[in-house]
Amino acid sequence: MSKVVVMDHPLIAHKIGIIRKKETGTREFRDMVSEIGALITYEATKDLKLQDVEIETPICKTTVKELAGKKLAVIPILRAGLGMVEGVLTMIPSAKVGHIGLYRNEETLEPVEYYCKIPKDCSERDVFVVDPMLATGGSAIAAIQMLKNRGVKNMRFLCVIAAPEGVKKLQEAHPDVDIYIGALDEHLNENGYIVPGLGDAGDRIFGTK
Ligand SMILES: O=P(O)(O)OC[C@H]1O[C@H](OP(=O)(O)OP(=O)(O)O)[C@H](O)[C@@H]1O
Ligand SMILES: O=c1cc[nH]c(=O)[nH]1
Ligand SMILES: [Mg+2]
Repeated sequence: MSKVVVMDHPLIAHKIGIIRKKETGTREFRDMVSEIGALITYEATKDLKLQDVEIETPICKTTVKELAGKKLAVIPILRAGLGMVEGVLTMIPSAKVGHIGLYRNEETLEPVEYYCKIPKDCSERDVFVVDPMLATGGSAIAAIQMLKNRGVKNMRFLCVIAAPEGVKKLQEAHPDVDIYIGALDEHLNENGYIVPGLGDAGDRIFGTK
């Protein structure tokens, strides 16, 4: 079964508090989502493998650590996942970036695919799939399946807010994908929105409502 890591950090808690407020405007919301994306990435990269490398400082020869392989990619689920990309890239600037387009049908809550473009060598990379919201889990499950169908093997899923229902469904569907969560909320309401949540993440990032 996959690992579920819920963040336990004052900076993340503070910033999530800001984006939950209904009066927080687009600019601040977008900045916060990006910063939270960076902080979750910091936590989600704690177990990356290192290797020893011989180097010379201006003083002497020594051994330093560097990331083994360094092959990472970040793949946001459009639209809202785009809000986390800049933050992820501040932590891992050399990561390649793919995109998956999915939206939830508002009546059925089923994900609808409309785009997929990923780096060619994703099957050799550790892939970070990002989306601020994990609600029913339908979008994350579909996105990860799209990537598996294209040969991607090593994935982790990063989100800002998750509902227990979505975490359970995602774990059942993809037990090989670890999940990193900014805050684990109470439940979903009758419209499939996370409670207390923050409303529609995409609309709040892009100012479309
Ligand atoms: O877990 P689920 O029930 O699938 O819900 C979560 C999805 O819903 C939101 O996207 P939305 O459909 O609003 O698309 P958008 O990002 O384009 O606004 C969110 O960004 C997730 O992708
Ligand atoms: O609460 C929710 C659920 C799905 N998508 C969102 O943007 N917010
Ligand atoms: Mg949306």
